[in-house]
Amino acid sequence: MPVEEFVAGWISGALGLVLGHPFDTVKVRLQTQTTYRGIIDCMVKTYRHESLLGFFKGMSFPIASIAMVNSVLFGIYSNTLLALTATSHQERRAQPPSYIHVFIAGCTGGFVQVYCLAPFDLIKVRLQNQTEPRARPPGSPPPRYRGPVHCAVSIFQEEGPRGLFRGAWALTLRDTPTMGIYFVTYELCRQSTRDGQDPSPATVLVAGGFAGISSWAVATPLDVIKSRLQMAGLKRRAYRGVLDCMVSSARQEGLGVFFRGLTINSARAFPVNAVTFLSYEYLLRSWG
Ligand SMILES: CN(C)C(=N)NCCC[C@H](N)C(=O)O
Repeated sequence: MPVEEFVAGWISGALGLVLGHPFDTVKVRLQTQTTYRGIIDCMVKTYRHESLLGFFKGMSFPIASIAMVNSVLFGIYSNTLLALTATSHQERRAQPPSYIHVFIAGCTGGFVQVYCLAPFDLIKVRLQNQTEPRARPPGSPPPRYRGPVHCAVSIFQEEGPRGLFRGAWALTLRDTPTMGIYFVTYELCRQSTRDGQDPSPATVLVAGGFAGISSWAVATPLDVIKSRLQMAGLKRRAYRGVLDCMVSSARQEGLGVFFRGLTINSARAFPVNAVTFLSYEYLLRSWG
């Protein structure tokens, strides 16, 4: 099994992550808290209350973990294509795979990475939702979680081992089809490049950016449900499952709830995935 795709996926995931984390914090807060009037209000309040550092809350942990998940996604995707088409990454430049193969490989990568992603994503979402400023006024209560390890241990103790996988089913439904869409959009946008030639950096940036936007646009409704299920354990609000969370969210807040975070998700998805694909392609090319 070629491993360079896993390494390139890790590095490119880390680069995309740093760029996208501030957007991600605003998105998670908009999806799970009702105190903000919109993106600007959330950004202003976060900045006033927590300074610029507030946007980077919970980032050190995803760099190590979510970047590793990106490595699983790209590694499994590429190796599934190898199994389906018997062509390596280099050979696929001359012989592009069919879209159906790309879709199946993307869905496989999306499905497998969920089980690495679920606990890390849960910890990230819980930490991003802590709105206490770093320099707390004397006498104010400390944040519930002191950091990622404390968060993981607390969830394990308070909600049991299954608690660490809270929201995993919604994550599977979110990521399996949308990763197929992600890679198909990328391949579609690269079509302007002639077979056998490497796409230009501009083509890769645009193709990666659109891959991010199209997949996140489809993923947003289940992303909202996933984040709510992940926070539910903390608030002791019990949803009976994905469907129950969908129905009760829609009943209480209307259908618009499923599109919460769509604008910020798209604004974040373009630069993050443009940089992710550009660094991924560049690394694989420079390794031959
Ligand atoms: C719709 N979904 C879940 C995705 N397209 N995921 C893959 C993109 C990964 C990238 N690090 C990002 O966070 O955008």
